[in-house]
Amino acid sequence: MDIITTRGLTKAYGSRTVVDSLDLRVPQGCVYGFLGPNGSGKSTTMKMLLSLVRPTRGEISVFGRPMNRETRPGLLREIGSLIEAPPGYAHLTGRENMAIVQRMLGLGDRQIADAVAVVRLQEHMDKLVRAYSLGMKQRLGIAMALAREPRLLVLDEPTNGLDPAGIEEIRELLVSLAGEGITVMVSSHLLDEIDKMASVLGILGRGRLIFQGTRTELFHRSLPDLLVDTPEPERALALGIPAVRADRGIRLSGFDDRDTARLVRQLVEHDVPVHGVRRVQQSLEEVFMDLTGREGLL
Ligand SMILES: Nc1ncnc2c1ncn2[C@@H]1O[C@H](COP(=O)(O)OP(=O)(O)OP(=O)(O)O)[C@@H](O)[C@H]1O
Repeated sequence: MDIITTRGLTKAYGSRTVVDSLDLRVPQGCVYGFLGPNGSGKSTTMKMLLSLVRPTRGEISVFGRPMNRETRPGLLREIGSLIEAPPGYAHLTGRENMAIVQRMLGLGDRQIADAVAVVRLQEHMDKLVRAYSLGMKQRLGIAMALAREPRLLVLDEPTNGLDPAGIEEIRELLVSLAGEGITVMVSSHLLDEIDKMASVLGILGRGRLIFQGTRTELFHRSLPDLLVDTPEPERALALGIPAVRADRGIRLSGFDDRDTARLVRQLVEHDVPVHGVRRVQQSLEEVFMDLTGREGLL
């Protein structure tokens, strides 16, 4: 089952469309990595999901229920979020901040204690938030989001500005929450960060969804360059094949499986010796570049 679905979700500010006709599908119990360069519309999308920004057009369903004026309060009660990070009052202690959340949402002591334990902040609850490291502030924000025991967590760039150890900590935390069945939608402009925790990716470029699916599907979508090993590359090039010289033969871009079959036939028919045909190994970063036509620099 999908926990979030949107149809044609759009936000325009004046004549500028910043989120354009998004059809999101966020499956239950996954970490959904919402990826895109700065300004691509991730925050605006998340704010629409949380009713903090009113969509210009489109529909949102959460937990299989359409979001509208009647259903909204009930749905939002089951969503924990971290949007303007880091949250909380800096001049209060962690405990005082959590007490505010407890009172506002009418939560029990156990819910607060559990949320603090999950993010491992028990030892630091009597310190002023001002004195927290950025990682601790982010963890406090996640504890605030978790205290209501949500079925869905929506986190906007929770790893922003953290050092590698802090990022790893948040990553492990989110993966373990997903393991318990909580759906986690997390945004980032850093492919690398998201790749290690997300099982489903949604990639946004200039307000449009460029890709949505698993990492494996993302790899299948791309067409890595083709390398043809041949001791006689000049003869292959003389046939007018759109290739460049490579280490042990020729290299071609944008050749799908059918193009490849045709190419091999052509080479064999012209007695060009083919010693091997293989695809270049690509990193996820390169796949992303491929997909966005090298426009959506991350
Ligand atoms: N209230 C607003 N009025 C006008 N334009 C806005 C408003 N909020 C956001 N925008 C514009 O919409 C675009 C998308 O912004 P958004 O914050 O959603 O992007 P983002 O992908 O989350 O990027 P970032 O990581 O930098 O926050 C930006 O160009 C931004 O300037």
